[in-house]
Amino acid sequence: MDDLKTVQCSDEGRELYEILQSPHIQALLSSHDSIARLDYEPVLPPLPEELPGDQDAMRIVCLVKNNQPLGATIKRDEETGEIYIARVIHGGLADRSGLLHTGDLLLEVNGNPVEGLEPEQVIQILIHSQGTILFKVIPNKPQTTATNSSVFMRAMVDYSPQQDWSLPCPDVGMSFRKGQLLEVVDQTDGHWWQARRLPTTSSCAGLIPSTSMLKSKQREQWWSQPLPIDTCSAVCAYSVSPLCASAGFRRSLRLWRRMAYRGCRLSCSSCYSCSPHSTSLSNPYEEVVLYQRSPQENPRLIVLVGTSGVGVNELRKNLIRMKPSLFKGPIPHTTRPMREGEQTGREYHFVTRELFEYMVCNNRFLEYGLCRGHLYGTSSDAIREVLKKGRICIIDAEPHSLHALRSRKLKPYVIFIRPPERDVLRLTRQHARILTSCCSCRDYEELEEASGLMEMKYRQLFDRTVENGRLEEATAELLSVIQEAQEEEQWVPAPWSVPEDSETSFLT
Ligand SMILES: Nc1ncnc2c1ncn2[C@@H]1O[C@H](COP(=O)(O)OP(=O)(O)OP(=O)(O)O)[C@@H](O)[C@H]1O
Repeated sequence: MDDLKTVQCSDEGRELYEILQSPHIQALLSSHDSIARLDYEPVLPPLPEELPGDQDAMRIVCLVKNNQPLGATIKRDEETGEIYIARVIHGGLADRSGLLHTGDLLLEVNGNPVEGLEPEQVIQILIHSQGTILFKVIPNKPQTTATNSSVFMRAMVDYSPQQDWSLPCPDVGMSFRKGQLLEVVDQTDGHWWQARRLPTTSSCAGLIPSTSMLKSKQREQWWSQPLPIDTCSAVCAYSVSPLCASAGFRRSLRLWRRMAYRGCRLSCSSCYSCSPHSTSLSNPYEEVVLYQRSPQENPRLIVLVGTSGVGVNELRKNLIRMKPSLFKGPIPHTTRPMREGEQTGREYHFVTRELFEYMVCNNRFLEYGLCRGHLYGTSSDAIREVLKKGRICIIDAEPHSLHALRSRKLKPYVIFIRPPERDVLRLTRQHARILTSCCSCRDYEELEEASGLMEMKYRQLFDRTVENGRLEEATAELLSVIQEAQEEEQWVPAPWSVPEDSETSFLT
C-alpha cells in the first residue's frame, strides 16, 4: 500500500489504491493474513533417540491416518515369522507417501514390536491407532519403481469381494458389474490386480482377481453346479415353425428367430447355459481401447437388441424411413421362390438350397433358419455390402448371435432397447398392433421381465441403452446415439483398433 501511494500520480495507481482501501478488500486481506499465520502441518512425534547403528538399513515412516485406510496389506513369512508389506494399493495413503513399499520388513508399529505376531494382531494395532502412526521398517532392496502403465478392461462378469473368501483383505476388494469399465493399474501379482472403476471417483485403487484367478473360481463354481440338461441343442437352426404361415414380407426370419428364442426359453428354463445367472467360462475381462473411426473407414454396424415386442423393429424401420440415404438393412438370402414383382438382390437374394447350404457350411450366415419349408438367412457379406457403400447398416439381432457379430471388420455398436416404465408403456402401446399370435407384447409384465433377464445376461455386450417410450423421443435419442457411435471416441475390444495389415502381429 505504501508503494502504491508513490504511484498515485497515475490514474490506474489511484484507482487500485481506492479499491484496496475499500472495507471489503481490507477485511479479506486481514483474514488471509490471520489464516496464513497458522500452522496446519500435523505435529509429528520426536524420532526415537536410540536408533540402531546400521541406520541405512532402517526407515522410520510416519503416516497421518485421517479416517482413510492405509492402503497397504501385510503378510507373514511362515518360516521366519517376519511380517512384510505384501501390497501397496495405488493411490492409497501409503502409496502417496512414497515411503512404504512391497517387500519392506515391518519391525514396529507405534513402538510395538511385531515380530512373532499374527498379521491379524498387527491389523488390530493399526485399527486402534488414530492420527499419527509410526512404522519402523527395513526397506526392501533394491527398490524398484513401478513401471506399470494402465490397461483398460471391460468386466464380462459380476464380482463381489464380500462373497469372495480368498481375497487377502476384504476391505481393499473392489466390486464390479458386467459391462463396467475398469482401469487396471497394477498386474504385478499373478492372482490379484489393482484397479479403479471408470469413470473414477476415487484415486485409490481396489483389489480384483486376475484373469487366471477369476477363471479358476469360475471353474470351481461350474463343477459345483448340478449337471445341466442340454435341451438347447434341440432348438437348432433348422427348426420348423408352422406359426410362420401368416408371416409377411421379410418377417419370416424374424418370426423364425422369435420362435426359436421362445422355444429355447420354454424348453430350458432350468438350463444352465441359458440361465441369466449362468457363469460364463469365457474370458472374465475384455481388454478395451479408445477408438475413433476415421472418415476413410466404413461406418460401424449398428445392432439393435431387445426383447420381443419392445419395439426394436419399429425403431429400425423408423430410422430407415426417416433417413433412407443414411441407413439401410442387409438384404437377406432365401431359398423361397421369387414372387411376381420381386427382384433378386432387392427384397431377398434368391438362391438355391444347395448354395444356401454351402454358405451355411462356410459360416457365411450370422443367423439362418427354416420357415414354411424355406431357408432364410442374413449373411455377413450382405452387411458388409451396405457398409462398403458408406451407409450405416442397421440390423436387429438376438443377443446370442452378438458373439458372431463382434469382429474387427464390422465393429458393431450394440444398442439395447429397453421398455419404459409401466405407465408409459401402457399409454404408448394402447394402439400398438400385435403382429403375430406368438407376440405377447400386451402382457407388459412378461415384456418387462424378459427385458430384465436379457439385460442381466448380456449387459456386458451392450454399448448403450435406449428406452423406447414415446416413439418420436426414442427415435431422436437413437439417432443421436448412432451419430456419437460413428463420430466420437468409443471403447472397443483392443484387437479392433489394430489396422488390417498388422493383424498377424497381434495374433502372434
Ligand atoms: N414407442 C412406441 N410407441 C408405440 N408403439 C410402439 C412403439 N414401439 C413399438 N410399438 C408397437 O409395438 C408393437 C411391437 O413392436 P415391434 O414389432 O417393433 O417389436 P419388436 O421388438 O421388433 O418385436 P418382434 O420382433 O417380436 O416384433 C408394434 O405394433 C409397434 O408398432
